[in-house]
Amino acid sequence: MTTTTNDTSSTAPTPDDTSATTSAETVSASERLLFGGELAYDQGWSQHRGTWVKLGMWHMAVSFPRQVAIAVRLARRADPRALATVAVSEVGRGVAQAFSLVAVNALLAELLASGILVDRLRAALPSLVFVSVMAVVSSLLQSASTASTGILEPKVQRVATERYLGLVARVEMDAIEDDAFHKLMDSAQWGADGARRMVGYCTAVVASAISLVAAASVLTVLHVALLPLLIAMALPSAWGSLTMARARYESWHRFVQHARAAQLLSRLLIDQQAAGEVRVHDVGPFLLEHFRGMAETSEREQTRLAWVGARTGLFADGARGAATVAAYAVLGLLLWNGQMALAVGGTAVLAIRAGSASITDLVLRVTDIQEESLFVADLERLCTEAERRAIPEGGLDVPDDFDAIRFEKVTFSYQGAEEPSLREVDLVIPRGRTVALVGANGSGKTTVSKLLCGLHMPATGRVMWGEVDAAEACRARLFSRVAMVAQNFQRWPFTARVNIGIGRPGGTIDDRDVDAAAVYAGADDVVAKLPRGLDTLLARGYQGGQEISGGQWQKIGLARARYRNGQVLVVDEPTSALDPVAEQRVFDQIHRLAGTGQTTVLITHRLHSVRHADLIYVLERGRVVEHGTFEQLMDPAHGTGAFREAYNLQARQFLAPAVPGQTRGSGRGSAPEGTTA
Ligand SMILES: Nc1ncnc2c1ncn2[C@@H]1O[C@H](COP(=O)(O)OP(=O)(O)OP(=O)(O)O)[C@@H](O)[C@H]1O
Repeated sequence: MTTTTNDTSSTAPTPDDTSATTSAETVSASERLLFGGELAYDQGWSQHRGTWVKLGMWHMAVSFPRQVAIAVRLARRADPRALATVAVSEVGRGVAQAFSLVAVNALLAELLASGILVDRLRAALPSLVFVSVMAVVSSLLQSASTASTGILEPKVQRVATERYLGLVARVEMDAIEDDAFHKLMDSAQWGADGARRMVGYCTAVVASAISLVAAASVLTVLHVALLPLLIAMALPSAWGSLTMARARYESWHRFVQHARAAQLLSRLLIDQQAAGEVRVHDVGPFLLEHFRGMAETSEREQTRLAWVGARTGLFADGARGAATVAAYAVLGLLLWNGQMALAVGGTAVLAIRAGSASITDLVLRVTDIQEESLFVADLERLCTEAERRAIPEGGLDVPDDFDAIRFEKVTFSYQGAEEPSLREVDLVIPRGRTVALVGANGSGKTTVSKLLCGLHMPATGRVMWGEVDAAEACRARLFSRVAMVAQNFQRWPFTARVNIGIGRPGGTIDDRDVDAAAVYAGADDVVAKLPRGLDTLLARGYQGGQEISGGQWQKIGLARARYRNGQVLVVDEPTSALDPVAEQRVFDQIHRLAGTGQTTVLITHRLHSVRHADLIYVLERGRVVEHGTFEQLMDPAHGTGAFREAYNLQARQFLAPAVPGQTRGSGRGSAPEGTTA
């Protein structure tokens, strides 16, 4: 498929040239076609992408303690006992290893001493027993450490995940609608995983560091020249691991958008909602081609990384091999010159081998921690950002007996939007009345309802609940006053009971209230037809799960808002998917509620249904252009006529003559035109 205006061979990319990439080599032709360019965030933290990658030796040394502290803090919060067991076991294991090396030295000295073999064996026996005991102790401690680390890791992941999810659930809507914040959320999900792995790596680092200290101490005692050689052997591995960690992280951040886009495509291919169009319009092959195009771009990046890894590894191994040869040459020279006894030489070989294994392990694990810590740092950054952008706690109480909610010269723009969505809006919603908001698509009706609910705050102007400015009110109190059925209200993949009862999620769900709310919204019929009534799972793809129609969902959504029993009911397009009978019933219910003191804000395009509203506001491009009762707005002497014209237009559609090509009375039973005798 191509995007052409009048020629199918235009310059728009086709699936065949999806392998083409931009100079940045990250944007595939598919990405350009489908998303208009790199599916990237261009705000906030992504501007500082370059500064995120600070994996240098110095930065590593400086930041390492802080990173370990993060892991330890999380582990302590998750399970302090398991953490203590790991710490004690690893320190014990290192000490056992050091004693073991010293005992090996004594053992070799006894075995290589002059004298009768039996006597030498007898003299060496205590050292042999000691080395064996140390080996057993070391194994036991390792088992304890492995078990505790296994217990600790999932708990750390849970604690980290819970922390960020809890914080994110409390951020302002502005943050949720901010792409940069989304990117941070994407990265942070890896952070929880990283925190889990960091625990294991930290354990390994402690173990390697202690056995390295043991080996280095023994080597220093044996001969002072051996220690620098050990360090020289370690440096190439350190450089190699560091280089690769940095390359992997940079690549990850460059491709995270691309991966998201590819995931989006693969999800669309199996998405239930898209399934019909995927088949009838034959969209499947189109999506698949572009999925392949994007996946191939990622594969090229993986290949590039694999080659960088191979080259780096080869170079590091070569340098390390040269250092090893030098170390053993120096050792040989010392033995040759008689500056070192043979037994000492044997211990030195063991110590060098143990030391270099520890160093390799240490370097690998430290770079692993560095790499993970970059993701954990993303998580920390998200938590900090989520705390900064959290909905403030506390504030003025919202009075029960407010006389009206007033918008006073409210102007509001969405994050990143060039134009305000509301401009100097003045409106009054008297308590206990029904107020309708009408207007063309995009005129700002939903935005008014969001500000009314306290989901957003005005840039200028005020939303007053009685005498209390919403900006100074306790937001939790404000939310508790409102029940809403948003246009795209949530269809929770839970049972019917929970889908209604989640309107008041604080306590246990009261079945009598659920039933009453269902009757109010006409959802009782929907529930009655479900195979397990309120216990039916409203989610396809799960055992016993049931799918219901859009209109049936709308009734469930209304029942939920009714169950919430908020002082102010906000309904945004409550009947768009309902059949005429159900629609009439919903509006009747809403109007009946007005008599019970319920304040209702009704957003709808069905203008005949606002006849009974106490007040109608007509919005146009973010401004209130007129307001009044239905009679006032229909009166040619009143207002701008915007409502009257729209109303008459809708009314005419019902009364309009048959569409061209049809004849009046050509319904069932009447003969088609031209077939009459
Ligand atoms: N989350 C958002 N981020 C940026 N702009 C938005 C967002 N939501 C709405 N807008 C913009 O704000 C303006 C008002 O949108 P709003 O949804 O309030 O209109 P509406 O009158 O409810 O439209 P409709 O009848 O189609 O539901 C539109 O120009 C829309 O594009």
